[in-house]
Amino acid sequence: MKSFDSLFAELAQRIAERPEGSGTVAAFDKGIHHLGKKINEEAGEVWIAAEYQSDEELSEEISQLLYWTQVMMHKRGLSLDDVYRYL
Ligand SMILES: N=c1c2ncn([C@@H]3O[C@H](COP(=O)(O)OP(=O)(O)OP(=O)(O)O)[C@@H](O)[C@H]3O)c2ncn1[C@@H]1O[C@H](COP(=O)(O)O)[C@@H](O)[C@H]1O
Repeated sequence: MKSFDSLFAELAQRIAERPEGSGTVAAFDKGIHHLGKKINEEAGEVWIAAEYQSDEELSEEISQLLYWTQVMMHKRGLSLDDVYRYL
């Protein structure tokens, strides 16, 4: 089972190794503006799912929001500890 920390490490590896066909690498290269829009979009989908959809659908939307937030963290060069210190 993947965790927040293991996904973060996996994304770091993808971004460093740039494997062919990686959506993460393509999104990373598009930049902050693109990533910000994805975060906004997924946050809206989390809200709608929480209001109207099943626990399963909500869980999937939350996973996508976490993913896009992590890509943004990598784009800005933040570590997990940079964020965890505020939790
Ligand atoms: N966990 C995720 C993940 N969550 C969300 N996404 C992306 O976010 C999109 C969210 O879907 P939407 O609901 O917005 O659907 P969509 O509008 O059809 O998507 P787009 O057309 O906007 O891409 C998905 O299509 C994926 O592109 C993810 N992309 C990758 N991962 C994981 O990241 C790792 C690296 O994967 P690569 O990107 O293939 O290197 C792997 O473990 C993947 O499982």
